[in-house]
Amino acid sequence: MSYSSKTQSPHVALFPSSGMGHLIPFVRLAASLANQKFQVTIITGHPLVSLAESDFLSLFLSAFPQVISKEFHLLPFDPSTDKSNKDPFFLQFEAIRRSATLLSPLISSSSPPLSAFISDIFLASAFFPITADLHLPNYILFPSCANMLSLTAYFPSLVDNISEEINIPGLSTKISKSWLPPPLVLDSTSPFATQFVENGKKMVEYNGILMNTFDSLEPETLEALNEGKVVNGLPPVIPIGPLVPCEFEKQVSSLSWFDDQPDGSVVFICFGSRTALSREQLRELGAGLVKNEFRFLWILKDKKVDKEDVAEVEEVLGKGLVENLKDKGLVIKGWVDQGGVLSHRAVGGFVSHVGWNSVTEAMWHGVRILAWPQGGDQKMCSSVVKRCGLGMWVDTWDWGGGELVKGEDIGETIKELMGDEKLKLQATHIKEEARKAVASGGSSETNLLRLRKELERCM
Ligand SMILES: O=c1ccn([C@@H]2O[C@H](COP(=O)(O)OP(=O)(O)O[C@H]3O[C@H](CO)[C@@H](O)[C@H](O)[C@H]3O)[C@@H](O)[C@H]2O)c(=O)[nH]1
Repeated sequence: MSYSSKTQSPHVALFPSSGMGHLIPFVRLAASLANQKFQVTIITGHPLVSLAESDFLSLFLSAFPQVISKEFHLLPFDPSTDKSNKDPFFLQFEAIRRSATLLSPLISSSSPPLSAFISDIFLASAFFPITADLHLPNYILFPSCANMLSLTAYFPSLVDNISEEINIPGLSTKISKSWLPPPLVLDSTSPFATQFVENGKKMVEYNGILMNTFDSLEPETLEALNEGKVVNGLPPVIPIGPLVPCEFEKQVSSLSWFDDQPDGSVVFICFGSRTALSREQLRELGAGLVKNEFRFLWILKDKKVDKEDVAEVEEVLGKGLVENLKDKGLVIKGWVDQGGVLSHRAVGGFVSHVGWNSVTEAMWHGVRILAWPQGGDQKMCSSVVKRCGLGMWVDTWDWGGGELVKGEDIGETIKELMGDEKLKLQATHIKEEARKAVASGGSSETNLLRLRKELERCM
């Protein structure tokens, strides 16, 4: 029996977990569905962790006043759940999961009644029993690459016996144990690892897994996932990406400095929304930039959560370094419109922590990447970046917080990136492929169309 009665258009609720890396793809999908005249509800865990999330959500809701926003008020924090993990974004996942029983009253009262529920992979095993009880068709929006999805699906069968080299069935590229998100390897009994396994197992019960990737980018992986080679019984894996930045995300940039730079001459350095390198590592990076001939725009992040990131650039980098950097580029603390920067003709390369949204945005604008993974899924994403030829990855560089990468090495590697014509050509090719995928008749657009039809049938 369908949960909702017949209404004029399907009503879909979307629930991201926490942090901009998760909110952004959910909002882009929500915007796309709202543009197709779907009723859309977006639910977020409150209080939100960062200012960037509240600002982004407000901008979205002003641009899409027809979207219903629901606040999911979290149960009080229980410090006994995880003493080891102090990451505020992880604690928020955990708090949302622990508050899952509050979901039923919040969504049962939806008007018109919901036709489907789309949630984040991190919430999957906690939410599924609740939304399934309401007879809702359930989808996951997986915010990372298909490579990471294959690991998530397969991991439950290898959790107690992780070898140095992992062979995921159906995939020709072997995965090194060192690419796995560190908490999975460090302690398989940690809440992070336990939830990772529970979510991975739960995926088979979902109606579909939506992906921010496209067919021609990860063809072998997507095929293996959809042919049941990775895990038998996995629901359809539906690539609908790249999820493209919306109009409301564009900020009128004050970076007029950019307009004075020659084409392709600037290196953009940004480590996403929630990664702060150690001060020692930041200073090494600065030293590398001083030695370099390239101009740069560097988004400096000193703390994980933006509200706490209050120290001045000079305090973080030291007076001498700031003086030496001054004539070579810009160091900015705070949020920039990354899509806008990557689209600027002056940008020739991107030093990135390889969060998946950053990768898809670099593809969208055809900018080559120097992959410098810092944690989580980022080595799995780096392997995709290297394989498709969008960028380079020095896989001997340690995770963030590990062995320091020397400024000299950083400078040399950036030089290599900016001089690599093959990468530049391939980045332009990937940009064309990405645009083809979402254009009329393209693979992702066709999948999205099919998904919309499927959701209409759910009414
Ligand atoms: O000043 C800034 C900083 C970031 N961004 C945007 O913020 C997003 C950042 O997302 P992402 O590049 O994926 O990095 P994280 O914020 O670190 O995302 C988390 O979530 C991703 C999706 O699951 C994972 O791939 C990452 O490893 C994980 O850290 C991107 O859309 C950026 O354009 C800006 O617009 N301006």
